[in-house]
This record gives sequence, C-alpha cells and structure tokens, in this order.
Amino acid sequence: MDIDNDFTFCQVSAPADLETNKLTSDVAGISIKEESSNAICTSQDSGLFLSNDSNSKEAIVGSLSFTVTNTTSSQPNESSQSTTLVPPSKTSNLSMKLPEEKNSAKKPVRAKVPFEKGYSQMDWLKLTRTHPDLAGLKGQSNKRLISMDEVRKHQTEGQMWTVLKGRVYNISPYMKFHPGGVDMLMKAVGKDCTSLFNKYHAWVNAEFLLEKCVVGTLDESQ
Ligand code: HEM
Repeated sequence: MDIDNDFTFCQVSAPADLETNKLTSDVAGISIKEESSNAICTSQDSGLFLSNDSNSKEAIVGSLSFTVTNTTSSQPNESSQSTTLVPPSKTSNLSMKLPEEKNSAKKPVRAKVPFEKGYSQMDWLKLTRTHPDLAGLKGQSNKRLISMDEVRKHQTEGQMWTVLKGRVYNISPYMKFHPGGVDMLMKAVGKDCTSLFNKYHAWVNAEFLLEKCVVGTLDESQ
C-alpha cells in the first residue's frame, strides 16, 4: 500500500508538546509518551491503552500487548532517557492483560479495506477539488430541506443518499473511496447513518470529507 497516500481525517487534538515530555517512543505510528508520573498515550488507533505500574507500563495495541519499561531508573547516570517495549514472550513474570480482557465485545470490529488503485483518500481529495458536481445536484440548491421519505427513495447508482448529523449527502461517488469498504458504506444508503458512523469512527471528519456531496438538510419536522 502506498503509505504516503493512506491518511485519514480525524478530529483530534494537537499532540502534546514534545519538549515537555520526558520519554517518547514511536511504535508503528503510535506514540507513547510519559510525563513525570502520568503516562499519556496518543494514537490514531483507538485500540491502544496503557496501564500504570511503577517502572513498567503495559501498552495494548490492537491484538498485541507490550510492557513499556522505563530503563532510566536502572541507569541513573544516563543523560538521555529511553523507553523500551518488551514483547510479551519476554515478560512472562509480569502481569499481562490480554486484549480480550479490556477490549471486550463492546467495540465494533475495525477492518480497513485496502483501497483499489486510484481510490486512496488522496485521490478522493483530488476528485473533490476537480469534479464540478459530486452531489449530482444538476444546478439544484443544496440548501433545501429534504424529508426522510425522499432520502429513502435515493438508493440507485449515482444517487445514494444518506443522512449524517442532520445533513443529507449523496455518498455514491465516495463508495469506492471509503476505507471501511463499499459493503459497510452501503448500510448507510437510504437511512440516517449517524449512529453507525459514530459506532465505527466518531472521530472521522465527514463534514470535510463529504462537503461536496451535500444535497441538503434533513427536514426533521416530518
Ligand atoms: C457516511 C459517511 C462515512 C464516511 C465519510 C466514512 C469515512 C471513513 C474513514 C475516513 C475511515 C478511515 C478511518 C480511520 O482510518 O481511522 C473509515 C473507516 C471505516 N468505516 Fe467509515 N465512513 C462513513 C460511514 C461509515 C458507516 C455508515 C459505516 C458502518 C456501517 C462505516 C464503517 C467503517 C469501517 C468498518 C471502517 C474501517 C475500520 C475503522 O477505521 O474503524 N463507515 N470510514
């Protein structure tokens, strides 16, 4: 996969100031930072957490579990500090929490689908900038109120409407670009997909991604 082209749009806060952090460690794009006594963890993947234990901390990333060991306490004279991730096989004497224990059945299965050539998020961005009518409005205003009945009627190729957070979108052009796959996005067609959307990825900035696909606002009075 072309890593440079594989990015997503998330509403996340800016990373903590690195200068104030004593320890940093980057593992597969996931940063684990420690500030004095409090461990701070940031990740694009929601399946990551740390548990506190004086000198060792446990990080769980997806199905992998690591013990994060602060090596500074054993080498007090070292000027630069470091954090070591010890694979599970080498930490048998430490208490390990399996992902099943913490990330129990409540979380939905997250499976990103590899995009077809020409359907990366970067390709989608380019299309939104160049296509004259992604929403398929044919000159009609996208400021009008649309009833749920009308949304239900638009389930054909080229006109697949969905409601997300009160706005009506034609998601037909986005189908093949959706990182979760066409099948998943098809579940949204003709419906209000807000709860499904939030279940899988509430952090995704759909307002930005789909701004050229707006066909109107849901008429909630009906
Ligand atoms: C309608 C607007 C939607 C947009 C703009 C959208 C956008 C995205 C984006 C940008 C990602 C990548 C997220 C990441 O890398 O963290 C993603 C992944 C995914 N989406 Fe959607 N999505 C939409 C609706 C849905 C719906 C309705 C479902 C479920 C029925 C769904 C299921 C998934 C799944 C399973 C993934 C892959 C795993 C994950 O990252 O959580 N999406 N979507």
